[in-house]
Amino acid sequence: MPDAAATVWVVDDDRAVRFVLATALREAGYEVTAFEAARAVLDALETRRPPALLFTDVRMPGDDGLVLLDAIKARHPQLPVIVMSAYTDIASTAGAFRGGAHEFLSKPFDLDAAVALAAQVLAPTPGRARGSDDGTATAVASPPAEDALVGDTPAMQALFRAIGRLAQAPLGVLVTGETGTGKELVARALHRESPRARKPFVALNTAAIPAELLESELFGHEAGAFTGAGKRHVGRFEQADGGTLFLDEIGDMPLPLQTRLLRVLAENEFFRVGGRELIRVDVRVIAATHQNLDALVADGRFRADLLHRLDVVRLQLPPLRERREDIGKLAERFLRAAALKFDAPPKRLAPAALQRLMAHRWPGNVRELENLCWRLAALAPGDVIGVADLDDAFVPAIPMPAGGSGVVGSTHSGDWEAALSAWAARRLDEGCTDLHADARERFERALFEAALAHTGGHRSDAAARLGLGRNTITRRLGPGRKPRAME
Ligand SMILES: Nc1ncnc2c1ncn2[C@@H]1O[C@H](COP(=O)(O)OP(=O)(O)OP(=O)(O)O)[C@@H](O)[C@H]1O
Repeated sequence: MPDAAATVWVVDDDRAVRFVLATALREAGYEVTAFEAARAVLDALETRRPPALLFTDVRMPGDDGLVLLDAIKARHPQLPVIVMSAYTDIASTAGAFRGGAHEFLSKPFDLDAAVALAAQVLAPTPGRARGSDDGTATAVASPPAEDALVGDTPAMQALFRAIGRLAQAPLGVLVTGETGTGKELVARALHRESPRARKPFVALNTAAIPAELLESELFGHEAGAFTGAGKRHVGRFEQADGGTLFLDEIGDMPLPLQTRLLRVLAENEFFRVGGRELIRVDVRVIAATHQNLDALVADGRFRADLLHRLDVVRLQLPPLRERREDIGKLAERFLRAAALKFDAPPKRLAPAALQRLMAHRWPGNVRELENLCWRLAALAPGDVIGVADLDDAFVPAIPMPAGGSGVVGSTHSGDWEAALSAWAARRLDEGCTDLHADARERFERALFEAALAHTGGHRSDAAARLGLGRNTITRRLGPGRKPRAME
C-alpha cells in the first residue's frame, strides 16, 4: 500500500486514457488528479504542492508534454515525470529522456505495468532505478545489452551485488584493476543503476590529456583565460552536473590538480579557469586506476587525503586469468556482437579452441579477448572456430611495463622482451616447469646464431663479437656445430 501522501497527477487530452489510468492508480491507493492540458498543470503548480509523480502525454493541444516536462524540470527538478506516447521513435524517447523524463511508456500500455512503474518510482527498490522488472514491453529504457557486465564467477557475482548496493549510495567509489578488466563498464553500471541515471555520465581519461590542459578540461575556462582559449569552455564537472563523472587513470593526475580536485569534491563548487562566477555542481565522482595508489601515496606522488575521499569504497576487478570460467560466455557475447555488426551468423568456438583460450594468460584482459573475437569473426573462414584459427588470430598482447598501460592487440617490432614475456606467460600457463633452462637455451642459441651468421660461421670472431671466450660457444653448441641458419 503506497504512502498516504503519494499524490500522482495524470495529464492527457484523451479523456479515456485519463480516466482508466487515474482509476487504476486510485485503486492502487494513490491520490490522483487528472488534467487535460499542460497549461492547467502549470497553473496548479502555482498554487498547490507538486505531486510525487506525474504522468504526461506528449501530443496535446496547446503546450505539448515535452514543453510541460521542461517547465516542470525547471521548477521541480526532482519531480519524476513519466512520459506516455504512441510515438516510440528514437527522437521522441530521446527527447523525453533529454528533458529529464524518468521513464517512457509506449501507448497503448498495460495498466498494471503503469501502476507497477508508479510503485517503483515512489518506493524505489535498492539496486534498481529504472525500467519495470516484469519484462513488459512498454518501458523502453532498459540498458543496451552490450553495456551489461558478463560474469558468472563468484568474484563477478560479488562485484555485481556490490554495484547494486553502491549505486544507490552517494559514496565515493574507487574502481581498481588491470587494464581492460572492465573498470569503465563498472562505473557506467553504477551510474545507470543510480538515481542519477537520467543525468549525464561523463568519462575523462586523466592520462590521455596533457597536464597543462587537464585543469580546463575538468573545470572549464572563460574566453581568453589563456592563449588559445578562444571561447568559453564548459568543463567535464559542469557537463556531469546531476550525474556521474568517471575519472579514469586517476593515478596520473598531477599533484597541483589533485589539490584542486580535493577542494572541489569537498565544496561542490569551483571557478572556471579565468572565471569569476562560482559554479555549483552536484556530481558523483567515480575514479579508477590500474596503479597501486597506496604505493603512489607512499612515494609522495598521490595525496593521501584525496585517496581517502575517492576511496570510500573500493571495487577490485579481478583479472581475466583469475576468472577463466567467464571466458566462454564473454567470447560468445563478443562473437555475437561482431556477427550482428557484420550482418552474418555468429561463429562458435570448438571445444578445443575454448580450452586454448582458457589456457591463455590474457595480459590485456577482457579487452584483449574482445579484440581477438572481433578478429576471429572477421577472419576465421568457417562457422566453427578451431585451434588453427586462433593461431592465425592471436596477435601476442604486449604485457604492461610496470605502472604503464598495456598495448593490446598490436606488436611492437623489436620489442623482444615483451614477446619473450608473453611467450613465458603462455608456457607457464601451459604448465611448463623448466622454463628458465628452456628460455636460456633459446636465448643463447639466438645470440650465437646471429653472431655466427654475422661472421660467416667463424666461431672465434663470433665469440669475440659477443664478448665471450671461444670455448663458451663450443660448450654450448658442441664441436664444429654450425648455426641452424647455415645448415
Ligand atoms: N565483465 C564484462 N562483460 C562484458 N564486457 C566487458 C566486461 N569487462 C570488460 N568488458 C569489455 O571490455 C572492454 C574494456 O573494458 P573497460 O574499458 O571497461 O576496461 P578498463 O578496465 O576501464 O580499461 P582501461 O584500464 O584500459 O581503461 C570494453 O569494450 C568492455 O565493454
